[in-house]
Amino acid sequence: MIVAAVIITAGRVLACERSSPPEAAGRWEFPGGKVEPGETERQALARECREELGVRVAVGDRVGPDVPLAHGRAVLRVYGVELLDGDVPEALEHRSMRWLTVDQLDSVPWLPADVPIVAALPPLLRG
Ligand SMILES: Nc1nc2c([nH]c(=O)n2[C@H]2C[C@H](O)[C@@H](COP(=O)(O)OP(=O)(O)OP(=O)(O)O)O2)c(=O)[nH]1
Repeated sequence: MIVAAVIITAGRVLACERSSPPEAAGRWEFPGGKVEPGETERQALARECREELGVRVAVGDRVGPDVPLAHGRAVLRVYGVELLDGDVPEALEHRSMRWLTVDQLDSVPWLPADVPIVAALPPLLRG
């Protein structure tokens, strides 16, 4: 299971540019990663947000569908995440990041699996 975070602040969603592996570098995604043994999905997502962005978060509700990855050997599951205590994300492991408005959602080359997640965002971004 791969979990990832949709973080929305003031009508913009955080998009992150991968730096590796070479075939995914330059593609955009939501921060997240693999659920490790013994972790819940929400714990894993909070850990990944701390590691990748340096922020504390509260993990909320699911966003979009489960998306099969890697020929069905993994699943991408996305949650809405709220930043705690005014923490501000930094690109600690990504090449860059951007806060996208609803009109900018198609302005970055998303990883293919993220396309159905991105399609679920306009109502959330319009509040
Ligand atoms: N984090 C994340 N991964 C995604 C997204 N969409 C998508 O297809 N993936 C894929 C890319 C990778 O094959 C896999 C997640 O790998 P990762 O490298 O982020 O996970 P990780 O931090 O646990 O990996 P590792 O380097 O510790 O092995 O899921 C997404 O929106 N966010």
